[in-house]
Amino acid sequence: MNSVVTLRDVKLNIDGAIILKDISIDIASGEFVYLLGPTGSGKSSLLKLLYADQQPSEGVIKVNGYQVDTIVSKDVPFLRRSLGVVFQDFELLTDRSVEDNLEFVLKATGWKSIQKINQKIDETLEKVHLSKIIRQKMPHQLSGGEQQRVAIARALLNNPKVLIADEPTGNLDPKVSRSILQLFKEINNEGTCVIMATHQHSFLRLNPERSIVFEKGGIKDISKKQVQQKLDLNQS
Ligand SMILES: Nc1ncnc2c1ncn2[C@@H]1O[C@H](COP(=O)(O)OP(=O)(O)OP(=O)(O)O)[C@@H](O)[C@H]1O
Repeated sequence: MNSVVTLRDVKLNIDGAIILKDISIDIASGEFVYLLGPTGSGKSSLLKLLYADQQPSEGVIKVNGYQVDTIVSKDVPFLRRSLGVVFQDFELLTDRSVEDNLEFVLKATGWKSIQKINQKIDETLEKVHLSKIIRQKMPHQLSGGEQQRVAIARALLNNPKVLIADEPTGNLDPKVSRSILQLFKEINNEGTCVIMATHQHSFLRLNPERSIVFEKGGIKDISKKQVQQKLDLNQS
């Protein structure tokens, strides 16, 4: 398997509490994986381990060829450049236009040519189905769904192999949530691995995919085929 994410016997303890215990997972290039489980079960903590926002107490973590459990701080920006991360609350820079939000990331990651920057911004907005008109708008002038599309565009700017989404539809109504799920599906169909923590179990019916269920620090790994079989059983 061509893994983009590998965890081996990963443990995470915070202030004496066991958050994750003995987690081993392999995620292949181009896979779509849900992280499911109750509030506080460790989904966000696991995602933070992947983009080196949290260090494991024990175990090995490899992401896009980076050994994240021993990564040195100078390599963290390169790891993060190989990933896209999307959050529940969008985390756009509220005092800057859409264009400036996107340009900021491109410039910070070494893009110099204004022409190429402009072209990349247009191209990426098109990918997330936003019109060019939106470039000059401020985040507060956009709906929640539009803001999340801009956040997804920002995450896609450097063509990441892996897109991490932590409860990306948590602040959106059901209809908009479904359209955002559809967008993640399209991005995945283009070959990007998507790892999404969500509480929306209805997504499984709309887009059945492998599901890693978190419970009491451990996980249950349910393959896409098993997810489909379970859905078929519930229908019959
Ligand atoms: N920095 C921290 N300090 C102390 N405890 C923490 C910290 N980060 C996470 N925790 C604890 O770790 C546990 C797992 O939290 P986490 O946010 O990973 O869960 P989650 O499954 O993502 O929950 P939710 O679905 O509500 O987002 C919780 O009990 C939380 O309180």
